[in-house]
Amino acid sequence: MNAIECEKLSLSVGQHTLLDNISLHLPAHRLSVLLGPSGSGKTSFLRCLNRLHDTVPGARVSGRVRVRVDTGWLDPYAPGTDPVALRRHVGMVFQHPQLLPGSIRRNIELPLTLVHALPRAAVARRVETALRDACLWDEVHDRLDAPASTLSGGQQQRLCLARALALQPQILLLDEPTASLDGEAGGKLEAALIALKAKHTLVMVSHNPAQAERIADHIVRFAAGRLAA
Ligand SMILES: Nc1ncnc2c1ncn2[C@@H]1O[C@H](COP(=O)(O)OP(=O)(O)OP(=O)(O)O)[C@@H](O)[C@H]1O
Repeated sequence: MNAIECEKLSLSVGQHTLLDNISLHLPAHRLSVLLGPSGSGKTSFLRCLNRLHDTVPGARVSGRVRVRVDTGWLDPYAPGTDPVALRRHVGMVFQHPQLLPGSIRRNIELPLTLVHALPRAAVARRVETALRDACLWDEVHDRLDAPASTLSGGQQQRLCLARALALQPQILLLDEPTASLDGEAGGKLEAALIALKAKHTLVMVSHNPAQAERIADHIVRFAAGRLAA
């Protein structure tokens, strides 16, 4: 079963073509890794899936995209699609950890309480589940009210993963999430991602062919804004 289907997807910004005629299907509950040289369009492709180009002046997306969410197929670019609702189904973890001010707990609770009106006990359960799924619970459960900025880089990246997971997205996009981590921290994040396939479809950008070989179920190669032959 597929979770993402693109037909002839192209992206331009002003006169520049960033993606040219991308047609691909990505399987549900698998880890797909997008590989390719710098500037080949991996991040641009990822950002098309949850409409992060909406605020880029001059950006134009054409072709067909659909993502499978809990209610069925959703066209991110259909006139009736609310991008905020889309991003609840299609979450994202960026290359560098982007923490919210405040505690570890608050980093997960804040987006959750903005999106869902959940009772306190349910919020606490979601925080714990998200931290467990991000393989961070054991390291932080006794200091949830400590500033998130006191975490190591690898822990901060797993906190960002937990924050995305707390919203229970069906699809999770990851833009080089291990790029700034050392081997041990990167390994912990990779372990978390592999376990997450049971609950989510994962699409990850990587620069690292060895990493792709190690963890990917499916590899998509980009070259100069196109799929590599
Ligand atoms: N807003 C923009 N306007 C014009 N060109 C852009 C814009 N954003 C990205 N680009 C260009 O599009 C091309 C693809 O960029 P993209 O970030 O998708 O590549 P990438 O494969 O993810 O690269 P990297 O591995 O270095 O992150 C690059 O040449 C980049 O300079």
